[in-house]
Amino acid sequence: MMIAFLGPAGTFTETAAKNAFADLSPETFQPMASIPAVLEAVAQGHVSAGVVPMENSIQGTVHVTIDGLLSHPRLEIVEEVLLRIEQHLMVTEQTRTDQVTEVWSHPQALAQCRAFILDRGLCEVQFDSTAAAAAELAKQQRTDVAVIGPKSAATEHGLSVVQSDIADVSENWTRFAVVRINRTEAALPGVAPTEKNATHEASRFAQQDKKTMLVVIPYGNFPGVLASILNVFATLGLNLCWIESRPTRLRLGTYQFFVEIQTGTENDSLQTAISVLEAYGHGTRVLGSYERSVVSS
Ligand SMILES: O=C(O)C(=O)C[C@]1(C(=O)O)C=C[C@@H](O)C=C1
Repeated sequence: MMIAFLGPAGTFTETAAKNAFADLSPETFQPMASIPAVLEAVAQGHVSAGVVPMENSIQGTVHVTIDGLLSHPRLEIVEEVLLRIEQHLMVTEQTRTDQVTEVWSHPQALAQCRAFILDRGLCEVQFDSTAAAAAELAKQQRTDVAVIGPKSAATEHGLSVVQSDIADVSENWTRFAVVRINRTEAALPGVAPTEKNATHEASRFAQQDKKTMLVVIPYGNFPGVLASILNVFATLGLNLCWIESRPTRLRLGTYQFFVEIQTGTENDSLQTAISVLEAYGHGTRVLGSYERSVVSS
């Protein structure tokens, strides 16, 4: 059994994956070069599950993840994992920070530290992950470049942390999705995420209720179409915790909606909502149903 994650070693996603599967040995975890590569490895059955970032509290949705889920009809989300994100500035041993003119990282990490970057007039270069940027800097040994990312990326790639807590907002959280092939399609052996134990990071969150992620592809583009969809949930007393619109990619100005509902798929009201939406002619797809994790105060 293998668990794919956005690599290389040292990413935030690696930490999230190891929190979700706390009982598995280190060699179980397989770094992949990009988020689409993680999803592809799961969809092809090359690994039992994958872990990908989904949403950040400062920067919002990781679009490459949710778009990727749409293009893999066999995948579903089986767990969400919350991780506190601490961004650090790291350089090679021989770098003086006043020499730095460029900063490298994943686009989400760069965006989370935008005020810090603008303040110093640094040029941004995007990488597939924070640790990919760290690995490249370690290889090139440039003294005009710094990387933004987790302390684990510095440790893994031999860089020195010169500044910590550099995100625009210090209360910075990312939620990750554990994805696997739809349970009804695959009988994969023993890949259920481990129970959270008292010692690991995720134990800081109380598990409450369930959530279901649904994609609604509206039938037509008429005045009030979104309102009519939302009204179905409101009428049935279903609480929405997240909504995101993404282009259908068919025609400019047409959208599909990701809706996260605070209940499980076994809830009759949710089943009714899906039936009503379909009766109206809207397309629906359940992207997963999982326990809701909440940030503890
Ligand atoms: O690059 C990493 O270290 C990642 O795990 C990716 C990622 C993301 O895509 O959001 C994960 C958490 C942080 O929000 C920043 C980057």
